[in-house]
Amino acid sequence: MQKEPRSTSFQTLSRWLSAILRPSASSQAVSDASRKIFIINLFCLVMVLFTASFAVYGLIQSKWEVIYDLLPFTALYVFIYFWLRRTQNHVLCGNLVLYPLYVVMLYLVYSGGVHGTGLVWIYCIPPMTLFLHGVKRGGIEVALFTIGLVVILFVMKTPFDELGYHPDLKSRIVYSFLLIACLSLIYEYVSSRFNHSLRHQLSVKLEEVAMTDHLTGLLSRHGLEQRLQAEEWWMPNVWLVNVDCLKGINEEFGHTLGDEYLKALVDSMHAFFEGRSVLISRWGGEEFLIVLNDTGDQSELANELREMMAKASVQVSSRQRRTISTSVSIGITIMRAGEPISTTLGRAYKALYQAKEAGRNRVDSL
Ligand SMILES: Nc1nc2c(ncn2[C@@H]2O[C@H](COP(=O)(O)OP(=O)(O)OP(=O)(O)O)[C@@H](O)[C@H]2O)c(=O)[nH]1
Repeated sequence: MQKEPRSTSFQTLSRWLSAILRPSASSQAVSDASRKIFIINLFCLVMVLFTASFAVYGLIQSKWEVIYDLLPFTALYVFIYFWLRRTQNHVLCGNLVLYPLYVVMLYLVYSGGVHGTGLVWIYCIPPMTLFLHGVKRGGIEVALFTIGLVVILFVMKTPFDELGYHPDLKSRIVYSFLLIACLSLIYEYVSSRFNHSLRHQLSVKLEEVAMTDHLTGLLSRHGLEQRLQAEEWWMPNVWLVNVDCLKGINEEFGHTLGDEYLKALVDSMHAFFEGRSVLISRWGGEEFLIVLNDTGDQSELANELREMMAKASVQVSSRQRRTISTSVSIGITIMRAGEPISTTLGRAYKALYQAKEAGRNRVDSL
């Protein structure tokens, strides 16, 4: 019995962090909401560790005002974390993270914080705001915060002024804050554009995959339905082509050769309809649905297709001269004006069953 590989402590840590930070234990989805939830959780975790360790420091140093100032924030971030886990409401929790933060940061600028060092914390505002509120709303909030910063530093008389720093410090603080804000704005803009185009490409690719049958490259059932809805088809001919006795071929030569034979049949259909306005789809395993932009009885044309498809073959192996070949049965009908596809299909199936019952390798119409 093979032993399970032991996970390293790094893997254990990353699993633990991912369980803490992801929107929910089972969620693997990558969406804008899950990204925001991840960022809020990460921020709360960092802030809890940060404020709690400063509070412990305050306790050791008997600085009670530090403890009183910081513990409410520790409690707030713990609350936001659990509230978000419970409700997944990232909009409310994002606001709960940001708005108290703006107030605290502006107060630190006003008061100077501990020995005038309070200002150094304001740089977390631009990235947090832009990550959580996006380029437009986040940009406006950062601009308003900057105005508040400028007013406090240059218009108001504050305790910070009494600390005796060089007057140039204030303008440098504003410049450096603006620099961080611009860099965060550029980063958020580029990454949101990139995510948007990635999501668009992915949805186009997924739609393409859903529209196409991967074995034959024909339209899938979904693809045909989409095309019929999107395009104007006036009373088209609808042909249901079913391969006769494919089961026997699979049993005798295997599924791989059965697949090759299906592809050979598709090639012969493409060759037959070249230059015509037609939709060819793989409706089921050994069943093709053809929608032909021709009105009126097309039994003769369908018979020509049947004869051509009967000539399609694949060689069993390069050594053996044997080839695989069988025939097809076709049920044909016309889609009447305003009729749902299901009604047309019902008639096409009836016609096909008639052809099968009458001995296969034939065309029947209804
Ligand atoms: N190789 C291959 N076989 C397929 C595929 N899809 C369906 N089939 C086979 O098509 C066969 C259909 O069997 P049946 O419904 O009994 O029909 P049949 O043997 O073609 O005979 P009739 O339709 O009655 O003439 C089954 O053996 C399926 O496995 C496919 O993608 N590849």
